[in-house]
Amino acid sequence: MIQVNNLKKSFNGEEILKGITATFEKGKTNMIIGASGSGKSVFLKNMLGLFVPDDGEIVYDGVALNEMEIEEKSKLRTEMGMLFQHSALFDSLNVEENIMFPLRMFNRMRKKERREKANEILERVNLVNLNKKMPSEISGGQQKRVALARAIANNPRFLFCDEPNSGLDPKTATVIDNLIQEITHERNITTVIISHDMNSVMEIGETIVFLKDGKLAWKGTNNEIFKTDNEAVTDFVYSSNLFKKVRIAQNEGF
Ligand SMILES: Nc1ncnc2c1ncn2[C@@H]1O[C@H](COP(=O)(O)OP(=O)(O)OP(=O)(O)O)[C@@H](O)[C@H]1O
Repeated sequence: MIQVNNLKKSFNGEEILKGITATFEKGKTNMIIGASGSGKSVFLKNMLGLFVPDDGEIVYDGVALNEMEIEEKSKLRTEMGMLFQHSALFDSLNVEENIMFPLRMFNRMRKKERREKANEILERVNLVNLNKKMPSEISGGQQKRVALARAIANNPRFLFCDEPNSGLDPKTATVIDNLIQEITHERNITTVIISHDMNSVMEIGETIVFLKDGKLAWKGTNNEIFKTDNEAVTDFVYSSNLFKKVRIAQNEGF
């Protein structure tokens, strides 16, 4: 679980995060949503330890970051997996080597063991027989699976995903969402996902925080988001024409 208390972050005198308090639960897919520029990435980067908060605290499974010794912080870094928006695979390494890379960084495994482990994880993300392919030789959806496999290679306690669906067709996007959720449940990971995609929110938004102008404007679940009257949330949700039509149809009793 990650507990964030009154998190503040400014750049050049401009306050971007204005005191956010939120909980991201263990074994769940926790989503951060909000309009462009609302502070989602800055929030995520604070949790990843890439930015140092100006105020407030981030507590990982009961231990606050600012109270950790250097060794504890280093250990925590090895327990975080990251799935980037554009997969960010190493172009010059094949699929298997991409997954062996974090295994080499943080483990003392022999090469043969790393290769075996990489192939086990590839099997888990339903990618077999592609291990010797280069990233440029596989589809966007397959690249995302490799990136997910790499992100979970070291059995992270925390998994961070920045728009995991961007660039994918809706069907492939749903497959990736479901895979992230299944792995989150079976490995009891605290997963935090930034998304713009309302389909993903509906599919896997077990907890949702909605940011507006650097503040937490609403929190709830995917069952609650379509029922709320919070204007900021409804503006965001129904900015999609499809959802607007669904709401009109519901109001008209269809
Ligand atoms: N390193 C930085 N230095 C200065 N300003 C920054 C930095 N990173 C982000 N910002 C500013 O913080 C604000 C919030 O940016 P952020 O990237 O968190 O938004 P976002 O909600 O993730 O948007 P998007 O959905 O478009 O990715 C923006 O005004 C941005 O310019």
